[in-house]
Amino acid sequence: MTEHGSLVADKPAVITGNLTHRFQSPDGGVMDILQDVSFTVREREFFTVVGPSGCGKSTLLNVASGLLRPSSGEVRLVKNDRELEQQEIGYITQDSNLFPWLTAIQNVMAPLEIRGVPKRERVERATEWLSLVGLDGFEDHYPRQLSGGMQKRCSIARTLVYEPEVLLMDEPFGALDAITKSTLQKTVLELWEKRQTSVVFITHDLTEAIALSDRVAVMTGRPGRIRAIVDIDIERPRDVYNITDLPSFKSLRRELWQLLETELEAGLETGPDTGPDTGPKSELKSEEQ
Ligand SMILES: Nc1ncnc2c1ncn2[C@@H]1O[C@H](COP(=O)(O)OP(=O)(O)OP(=O)(O)O)[C@@H](O)[C@H]1O
Repeated sequence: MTEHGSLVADKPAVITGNLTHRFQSPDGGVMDILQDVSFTVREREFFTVVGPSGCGKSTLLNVASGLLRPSSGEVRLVKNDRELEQQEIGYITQDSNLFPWLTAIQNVMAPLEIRGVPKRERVERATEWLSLVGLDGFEDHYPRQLSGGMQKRCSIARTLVYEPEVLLMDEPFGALDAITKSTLQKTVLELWEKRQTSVVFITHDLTEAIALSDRVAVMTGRPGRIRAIVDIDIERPRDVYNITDLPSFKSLRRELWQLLETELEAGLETGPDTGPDTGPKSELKSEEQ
């Protein structure tokens, strides 16, 4: 364990090397989205990526998850030098993507069924995970009978139930209200502290980035490159509800915001605001006050 209570190991878990990705633009030309992106996420590290809207953060996770092949460069997800199989990677996207025709417990059991886990164990593990995310008593509810925050909890349980070696999360709490968001941040942090999966997390919310992460990478505007990687030297376990009171939080937020601000001033659009005091614009406002 490090002096800050982190369990980050020195072994690599996600390696990106000169990763470049291009999309075809509507006029038939080519748009450079990611350019020479290189970083290494260590085993059991909580690594967050922030950057202006449209800089390629989701594209980065789509490439990392294997959904997209990069135009050039590499992304490798490994454990002890072994390439991970697709089923060892967890990917939580902005939408909950639950199967509407399945109940909460059936949704959580689905990935176990695909992996051939026997029925009895499926039920046990799904029940345990629904309980861990605070959904006891909602096992037989369909997604439409759950609130947005509960659907998100269910989708987190559905991914964590198969204990992925690497967890990719793309703005999982973006659309939620501030209270639900803080509660879920606490849940995810507690689960991560127990299981210590390697995480790559995308957010527009600098407070969330600092509260959760070991390191935060700041991307430039499109084409997205890594502008800087900032160490978040705040002791763990962390109190997500009161983290903004720490003097170190304030200086880290200022440092991250200054890095981002230059990109936004370069004429790039900011990300969608996700509520008061969450998005880059509101972070700027709070710095000015
Ligand atoms: N399948 C696609 N085909 C063509 N262009 C795409 C495709 N997917 C994404 N893009 C473009 O790539 C750019 C980066 O998109 P991406 O969703 O990765 O950005 P982002 O940083 O996650 O944005 P945001 O923060 O707003 O969610 C955008 O200009 C988008 O229009």
